[in-house]
Amino acid sequence: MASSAIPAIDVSPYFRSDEENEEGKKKAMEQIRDACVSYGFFQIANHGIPLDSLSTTIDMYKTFFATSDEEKLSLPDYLKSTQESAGTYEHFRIRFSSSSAFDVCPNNPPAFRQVLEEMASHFTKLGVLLERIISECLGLPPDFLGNYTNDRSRDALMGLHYFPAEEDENTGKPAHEDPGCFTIVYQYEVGGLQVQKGGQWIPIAPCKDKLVVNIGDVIQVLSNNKFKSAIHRVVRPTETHRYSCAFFYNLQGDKWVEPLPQFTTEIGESPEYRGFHFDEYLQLRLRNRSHPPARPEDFIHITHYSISS
Ligand SMILES: O=C(O)CCC(=O)C(=O)O
Ligand SMILES: [Fe+2]
Repeated sequence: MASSAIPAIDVSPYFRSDEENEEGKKKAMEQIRDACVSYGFFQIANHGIPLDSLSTTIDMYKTFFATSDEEKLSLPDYLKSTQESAGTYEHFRIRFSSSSAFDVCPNNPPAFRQVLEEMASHFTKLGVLLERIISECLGLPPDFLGNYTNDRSRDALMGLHYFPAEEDENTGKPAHEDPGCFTIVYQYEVGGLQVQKGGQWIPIAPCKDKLVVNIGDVIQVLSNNKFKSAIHRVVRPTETHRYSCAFFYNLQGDKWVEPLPQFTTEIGESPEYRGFHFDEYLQLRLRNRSHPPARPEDFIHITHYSISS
């Protein structure tokens, strides 16, 4: 399998406590920073999540997606892509703030619930670590993003199932940016995830022992576009189903998001985005405004600061 240009970074130094690891941590941090600036994407190896838990989770999703449409459609967090890309993929999303999806789950709920809860807890711990690393990469105190996001109830774990491509159509998930802080993706064994850079699509080869991390719009805006929230998509391979799993590290809806002074006033740069409440931005996205507000007309309603030219 050809190696992809998206860097794979060994984060094992973050799981060891000896002093000698400081050098290893510094190296990993620099690699992550470079990847966030260049691609908005990186892969992590030795991430501390047991590979058994990851494959058991994918197996659970496979079983879940094999149940009848009637049963799946009875679940509040189940979505089959029927409109924009008819029947190309389906997903099941759990937000752990509301466990109602489990209460009506048709398929062996106790085992399903246990596996997904365990997986979400692994992803949350890893997310907390990544949040510290990303803060440091931005030159902020390590607990900066943790203090800012400070509530994990909007995070979501999603299982995705892509149907095999047809001869003339291989769209899986159309090109998009993720709106939240960052996303952790497990591609398992079938590739298809691609990142846009400089007008090209860069494929990320699947790797059972690595996770993919991508920066979302919130961090792009906070950093005033220093870290990129890259456009990405999933293309469907022919003749095989694809299963993946994504953990969305999110924000509370009432959080205010705007470029931080550290990346604007303190360094004499103009903000590239206007501020917004996270929920307001999610609403904008539903109306097909899929990027953070950055165009001149987006700034019209600004009253809390003026944009210098
Ligand atoms: O299925 C994947 O590999 C990625 C899915 C994705 O980009 C998303 O759900 O936002
Ligand atoms: Fe995505």
